[in-house]
Amino acid sequence: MSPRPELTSKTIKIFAAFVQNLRDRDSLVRRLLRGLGWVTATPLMLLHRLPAVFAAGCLLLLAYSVVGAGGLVLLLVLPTVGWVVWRLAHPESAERVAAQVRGRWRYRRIYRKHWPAVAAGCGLTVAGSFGRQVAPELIGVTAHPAADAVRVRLLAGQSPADYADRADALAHAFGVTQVRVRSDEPGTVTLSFSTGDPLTDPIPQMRLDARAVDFEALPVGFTEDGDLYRLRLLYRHVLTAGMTDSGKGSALWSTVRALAPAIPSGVVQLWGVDPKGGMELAIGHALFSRLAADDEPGDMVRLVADAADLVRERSKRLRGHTRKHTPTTDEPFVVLVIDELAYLTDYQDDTKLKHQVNKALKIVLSQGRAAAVSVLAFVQDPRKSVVDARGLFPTKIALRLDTASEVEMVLGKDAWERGAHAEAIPDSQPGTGYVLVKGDPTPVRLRFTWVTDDDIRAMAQQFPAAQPAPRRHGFTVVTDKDGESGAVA
Ligand SMILES: Nc1ncnc2c1ncn2[C@@H]1O[C@H](COP(=O)(O)OP(=O)(O)OP(=O)(O)O)[C@@H](O)[C@H]1O
Repeated sequence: MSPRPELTSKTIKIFAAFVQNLRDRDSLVRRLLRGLGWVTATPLMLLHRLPAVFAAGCLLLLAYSVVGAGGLVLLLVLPTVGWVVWRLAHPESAERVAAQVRGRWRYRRIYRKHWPAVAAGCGLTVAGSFGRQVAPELIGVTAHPAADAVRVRLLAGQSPADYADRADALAHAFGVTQVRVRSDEPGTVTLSFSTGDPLTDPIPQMRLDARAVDFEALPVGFTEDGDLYRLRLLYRHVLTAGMTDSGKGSALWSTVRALAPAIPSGVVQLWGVDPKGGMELAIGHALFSRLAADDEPGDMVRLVADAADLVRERSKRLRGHTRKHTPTTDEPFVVLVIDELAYLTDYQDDTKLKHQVNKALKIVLSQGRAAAVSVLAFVQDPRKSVVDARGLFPTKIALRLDTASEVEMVLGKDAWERGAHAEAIPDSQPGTGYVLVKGDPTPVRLRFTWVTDDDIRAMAQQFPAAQPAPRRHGFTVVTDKDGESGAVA
């Protein structure tokens, strides 16, 4: 049996010194105790606040005890190398997974925490029992490089328009520049919070895959989510509006470039109308099977009228056989490129020609899709008198425009309310715009690739049309169906 400690004056002195030390902040005892507390509390705090970090730390310790230092380094390096290889081999799928992982993190850190208060502040909650405000459920977040797509389940009685109305307030509440509203499926809405802008730098022209040109999915640019944008041109007509220097040229040449590998075989033919006397299209004249790039309006009107004749003739043959013509080298996909539509439909003085071209254009627009004749038209001025047949273009693109009302003229009021603010596109971003495709009320923000004059010349050399339009006096004029040249100006 151990002797009982005696309470001597020495013991009392030691105890008093210990207490004194405890009161002194910098004493050794205080520092030891602090260290001990830190060592025990930190893992507990990590476990509580950052369970993933805690789990990773435990795993690292476990791995170290099992495989040693060398094995641990290998375990850390291998996934990094694997990720880099994945990104290089399949960038799209790698980015999809990364976006989901980032999204989960941002959901926890930002949206889950602030959503109930923001929804209430923006008037998007409904009254529940006992006076409680019920916020719409957050389904999930996908974090793209420059936008968070937040999916929300609509409450009974709500519609996507309610969120479109509150888009500005939501943007301010979350401190972002813009919120756009998309409804992909009934009962839910996706709020796209811009977190940056991947479209600020020009995008170089696409590398071409000469083996596979899909006329229904032409790669022409990138969206603000960082995805490749594929334009459907076959069985569609596309109208692009933009003020001067908005980059209509890049929309035109990005599309031509995506078509180019199919041009030499003749399965697609470009017919060009350039009222600016050849300024826009003549540089790539070898790509065009027919080109009216003359100052003479009659040639251009005749080309559009020929397209209408082709449509009528094909439609007659197709009737009863098939509902859609599949392009072949004998019966190609014809793309009628009209650079400044307003000149033909509105500005020219000759009322007879104006009437003729409007009539022919309406035939092509209303019947040409099934006959594989598509119109790719560009305008500076979107007023109704200029583009009377706007409703016949299933795909509309608004590049930089002057006012919100011009955007509404091109894309409609609904698209503007859903965030297609083409009037706010900065001058420094030519080639940026909003696409609206019939059947999908959500505008997509994109930037077309920048195809330089040298790129166009190289492309025309590499992919000339089987029978390019002939040159005349430095410009090219329309040829008739027998290959004879039209009148020389
Ligand atoms: N996608 C793009 N990326 C970067 N720069 C571009 C892009 N598109 C056009 N640009 C630049 O912006 C300027 C204006 O472009 P573009 O000539 O295509 O405009 P536009 O709308 O056709 O003008 P206009 O109606 O006067 O012919 C050009 O100097 C061009 O180099």
